Amino acid sequence: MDIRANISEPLSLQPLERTLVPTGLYMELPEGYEAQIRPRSGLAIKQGITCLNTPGTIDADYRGEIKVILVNLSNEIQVIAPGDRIAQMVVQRVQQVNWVPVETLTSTERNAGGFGHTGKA
Ligand SMILES: O=c1ccn([C@H]2C[C@H](O)[C@@H](COP(=O)(O)OP(=O)(O)OP(=O)(O)O)O2)c(=O)[nH]1
Repeated sequence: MDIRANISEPLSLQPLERTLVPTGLYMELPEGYEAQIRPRSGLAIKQGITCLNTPGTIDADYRGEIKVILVNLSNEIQVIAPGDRIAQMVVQRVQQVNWVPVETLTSTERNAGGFGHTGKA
């Protein structure tokens, strides 16, 4: 679902400036679901604008206005106009987990290797 800027005047973003953009959207999700606010690829490639906290999480118990944190990662001033599509939203089920503290973990081939330990090629 497209998310639009609910603003009355154009909004200018300086390079590296971030701002909270109202959407005018309010919703009530069933328990066990969340919504995710994601950037739009067109905005990213054409204007260097993305969502700073992607994916933004909308909790099921949230009743306030959905807002989008946009950041201008280009090196020029970028303008958002009223009604512009600034992000997109998906709704997903959230897996409920019962966490159990343990002293040890099972071993795997990877074990603690991570962050590129297998190299690039
Ligand atoms: O892009 C976003 C992210 C969050 N929210 C709203 C809905 C969400 O349910 C609430 C809290 O978001 P989050 O859990 O990411 O914020 P937090 O920094 O952990 O704050 P809190 O202590 O309020 O949970 O803010 C938005 O409108 N847009």
